[in-house]
Amino acid sequence: MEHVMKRRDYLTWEEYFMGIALLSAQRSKDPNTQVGACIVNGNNIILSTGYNGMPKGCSDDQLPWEREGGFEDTKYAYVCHAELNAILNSDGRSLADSILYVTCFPCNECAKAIIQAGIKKVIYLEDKYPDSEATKVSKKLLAMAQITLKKFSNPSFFADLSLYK
Ligand SMILES: Nc1ccn([C@H]2C[C@H](O)[C@@H](COP(=O)(O)O)O2)c(=O)n1
Ligand SMILES: [Zn+2]
Repeated sequence: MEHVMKRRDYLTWEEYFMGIALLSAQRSKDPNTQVGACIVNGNNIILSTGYNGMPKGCSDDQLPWEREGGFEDTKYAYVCHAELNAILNSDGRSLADSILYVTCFPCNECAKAIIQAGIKKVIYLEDKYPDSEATKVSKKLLAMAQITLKKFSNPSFFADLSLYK
């Protein structure tokens, strides 16, 4: 009798969790950049997810989505980043030694929250604004806190699935 072999082309853990981060990003109403995050423990159990959006109870129809103008008239004054939302959505679960999967490199404000939450590794899909002050400061902080950074190894995997450009 012929032996049935197991599937070989199943998702790796990294593809699976980055896929969940990408799917979470699709909840974002930001017209320009949708970011998703997924936090996982050492046993590959999902602790939390998040995406960028306006704070709870603050109407995303009334707040601005502009990128330019006076600070008060832009989204930057109001929007909660995907990573911060994922940390805040963890509902009391410890994030100590966890891994953050995120579709965009974290900013300096999220880096502070990542460090304080005890996250030990960040796997990111894209470093969209490498020359921004926020990214430079973030890299400095994450290095000081000895947080491991890893660029997702196979972004074309998601491009082929039309989940990522
Ligand atoms: N790591 C990041 C970086 C950015 N975001 C959010 C903040 C904004 O909603 C959007 C960026 O907008 P853009 O300046 O590209 O028009 O993405 C985040 O959640 N996490
Ligand atoms: Zn941020």
